[in-house]
Amino acid sequence: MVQLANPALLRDGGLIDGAWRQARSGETVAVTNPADGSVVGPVPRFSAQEVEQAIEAAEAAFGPWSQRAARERSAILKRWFELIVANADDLAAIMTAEQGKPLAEAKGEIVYAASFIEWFAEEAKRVYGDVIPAPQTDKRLIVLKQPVGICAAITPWNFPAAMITRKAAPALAAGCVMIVKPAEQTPLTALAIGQLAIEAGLPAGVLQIVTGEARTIGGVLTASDKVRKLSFTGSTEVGRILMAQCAPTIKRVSLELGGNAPFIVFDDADIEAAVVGAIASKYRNAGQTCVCANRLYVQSGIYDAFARRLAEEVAKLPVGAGTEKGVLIGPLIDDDAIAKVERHVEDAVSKGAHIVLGGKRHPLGGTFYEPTVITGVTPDMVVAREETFGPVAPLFRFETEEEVIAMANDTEFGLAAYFYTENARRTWRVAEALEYGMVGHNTGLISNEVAPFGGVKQSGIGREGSKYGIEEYLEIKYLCSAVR
Ligand SMILES: NC(=O)c1ccc[n+]([C@@H]2O[C@H](COP(=O)([O-])OP(=O)(O)OC[C@H]3O[C@@H](n4cnc5c(N)ncnc54)[C@H](O)[C@@H]3O)[C@@H](O)[C@H]2O)c1
Ligand SMILES: O=C[C@H](O)CS(=O)(=O)O
Repeated sequence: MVQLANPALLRDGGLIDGAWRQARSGETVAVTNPADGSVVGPVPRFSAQEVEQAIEAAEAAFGPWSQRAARERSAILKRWFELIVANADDLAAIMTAEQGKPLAEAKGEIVYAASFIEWFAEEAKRVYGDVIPAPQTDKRLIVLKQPVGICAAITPWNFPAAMITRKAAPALAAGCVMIVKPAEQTPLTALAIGQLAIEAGLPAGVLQIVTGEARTIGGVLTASDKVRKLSFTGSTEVGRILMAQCAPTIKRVSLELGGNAPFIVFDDADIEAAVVGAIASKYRNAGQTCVCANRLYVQSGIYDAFARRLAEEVAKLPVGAGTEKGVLIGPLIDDDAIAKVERHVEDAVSKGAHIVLGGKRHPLGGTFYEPTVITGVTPDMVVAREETFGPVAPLFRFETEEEVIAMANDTEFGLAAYFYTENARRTWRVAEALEYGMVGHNTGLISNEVAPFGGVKQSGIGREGSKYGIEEYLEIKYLCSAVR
């Protein structure tokens, strides 16, 4: 049982039309702790009909919510932000219990998640249109921006708070209403954030959270012509499916999908800084991060030195349950996740790679995996093409800048990329040549609420956070008025 200062945050119901509800069928889904397999709590398995009821509640809530003054919406969002920050310890405890990440990381995510609400509480008051000089003297041309309407959000398990607020905050700020389907592995964090939204004064139906079977809920939300937008964060595979399901009703879609980030270290890099950046990017959330370094490309001149220093530092990363003090690497989310990591490492070794550190399940058992560094990795190995989503750093060797740019871009993904060099001219060449939505130079951590987060190619459509994030929830209306 999760020990909380505010027990009201641990919900066992879904949030529909401002009320905590159970499924009429009485069916529930158990949420388990990846560290030990224990049950954290049940959540409802809602039926298609109950999801339709949420859409009806959203329809009733949209008019009043969108017609409120932006400053009123802003004030409620600001209160929601303050309540999340005030309850950060409890929210982190719930997140660690259902997702497994170390408590310190969970609290960091709560603060990060709250920052999107604070940011869009302000952006709500700055949704500007345009006045366009008319080509005829008897016309006045105006551009209005209006909320899209009822929005659906489907979110992943790896960042159970931030992936929700990164959507709900701009949506509500713009005057939209939102129905959220959190990942089945991590719904409790979402429900706790929903409880604080109620306490902040969010009206019934503006934010709803439904739990249960993904295909059932997703099927209703994507098929409904009342739902005007879907914002999805998750795998590219599922993103394709949902995008296709939205096509018959021509929904707006925002897609934050899979990644395969290259992390490039040139001969002229600060090796110690590159090691720090590689660890920050690769091993955050036990490597279960969409923007984490998935392929490390190290130039020949420093390859051996970098590999040695990286292994020395990775060996210091404590592995254990997220509730244990000092732990930096928690369990992977489930058996499928650790099986994928094993498959990637075994494939690399079978094709000639060398395990410098780790390379097997941790003695703790369950879904704990040893922080791993492998060298001698080549482009024919699965780690070069698939998102490992685990604490494994595969090191590729390269000779020239042209060669490494070609290898880095040789993927269908285009989310995040990183490179380390102290050379100014090379910085601009490489930053402009990398085919990614986000690029880190001499840093492994790039995510925040003020910058546009998103990918190109098959890593997604649209941007979240920044001044761009609210545009995903606005429609442009052009008004042409004859004044004589
Ligand atoms: N680009 C980003 O910002 C970002 C952020 C986090 C995670 N991700 C990606 O997400 C993936 C890991 O998360 P995941 O395992 O939860 O991804 P996933 O695609 O398996 O699931 C994501 C969400 O989609 C739901 N879902 C799955 N199949 C569905 C269907 N047929 N209909 C409706 N909903 C469905 C799941 O229940 C979950 O809520 C990785 O690929 C990672 O790169 C991307
Ligand atoms: O997994 C992808 C998230 O977007 C991670 S973060 O935004 O970089 O924290």
